[in-house]
Amino acid sequence: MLNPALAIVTSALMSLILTALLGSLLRSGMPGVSDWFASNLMMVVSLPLVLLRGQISDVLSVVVANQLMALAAVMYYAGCAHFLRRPVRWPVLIGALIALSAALVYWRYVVNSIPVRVLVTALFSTAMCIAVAVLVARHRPAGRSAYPYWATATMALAFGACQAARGVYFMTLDGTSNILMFASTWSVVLLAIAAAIMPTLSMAAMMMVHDALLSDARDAAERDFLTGALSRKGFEAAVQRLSGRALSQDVPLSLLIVDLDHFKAINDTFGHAGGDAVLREFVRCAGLQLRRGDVLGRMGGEEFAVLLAGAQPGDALQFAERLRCAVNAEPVTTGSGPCRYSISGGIATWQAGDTLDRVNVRADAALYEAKRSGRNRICVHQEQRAANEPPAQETDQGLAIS
Ligand SMILES: Nc1nc2c(ncn2[C@@H]2O[C@H](COP(=O)(O)OP(=O)(O)OP(=O)(O)O)[C@@H](O)[C@H]2O)c(=O)[nH]1
Repeated sequence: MLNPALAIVTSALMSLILTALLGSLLRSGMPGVSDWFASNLMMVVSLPLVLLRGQISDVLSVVVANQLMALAAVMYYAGCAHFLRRPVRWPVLIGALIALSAALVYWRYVVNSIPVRVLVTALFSTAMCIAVAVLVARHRPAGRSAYPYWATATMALAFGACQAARGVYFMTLDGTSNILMFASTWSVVLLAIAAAIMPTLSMAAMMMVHDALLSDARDAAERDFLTGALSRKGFEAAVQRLSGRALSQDVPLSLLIVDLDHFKAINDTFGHAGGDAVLREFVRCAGLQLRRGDVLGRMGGEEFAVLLAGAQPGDALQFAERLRCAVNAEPVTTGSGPCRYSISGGIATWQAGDTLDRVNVRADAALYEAKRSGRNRICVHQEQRAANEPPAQETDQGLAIS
């Protein structure tokens, strides 16, 4: 029933299937996929060599096969590092591969010892599994589902432990090195687990790839390509998420709508590329002013919105003024020379029963007033002006202008 050849054949077939599946993901251009593809391909080549033990030379079935499997483990690790955008320590990995090769040759041709060869290869595999687990657990992307990363790290650790157990088990076997050592029940069980490592970790890698692809797709839908700010759709989704939570906890929320002044003239003077540079620079500048929990979105054209968490109208006005002054302070470098620009803004604050649409209408009215009264200024919708904060100017439309 328990047959080492069966475990090896199953593993080879699984590696073949995973090579095909990872091959289909190559065109995603996701870093790491080509390394994982290569590591499965190496398993597909090496496992039949192991299977042919006794029928082909030991150089191929012992030395080359084990080297290929070790190289596959290294490529799997490199795939994880590339995927997580971490450097790969090639000198250390290549050094370890050379040491393993020397050990395999020594314990086959100088001293022929199956237990030591199994111990050495199993410990190499354990070290690679631990390295993968630590890498993935430490550098998993923030703000994304943790599941695929913890699953990969946990599986790698469990496999690492089984490989260490396999190495130790072989050292406890009595007698001279004999191929029958591989046929004992525990040996086959541990071999079957070892044979499952690459297919299982490759499936875990595919889970990580799917997570990254989903996150990229969400970003494409929810982020503005030009500036990197949230798109209108992403901003509205974020507001829905955050406003429900904030309002249920009585945390004030304000909305600032910002419009870049005379943007058509900027495009006319500095070209469309110059206008794009100004839009990007505005988002960078706003990003520096944002506090944790604030959200910035591009609502379209040269209009942006900022959701200010925990901000009463007075706090929102302070933030908007800081942003307005920061924008005024530094000209933007464009291909057609430095461009000075200004912004106008309107602020409204959530009241009981408000929807984003209603707050938006009030913030828009305040923005309209800021434009109407000369631009380069921020208006707070009067209903929400802080009681102790006299407006710099009042208009007959009931809007306060800073
Ligand atoms: N460069 C660039 N221009 C854009 C983009 N989206 C919209 N625009 C331009 O933004 C300009 C907006 O002009 P208007 O709506 O007249 O507003 P404005 O000139 O800023 O005038 P005020 O808002 O009243 O100060 C138009 O010329 C649009 O073509 C973009 O992504 N890049």
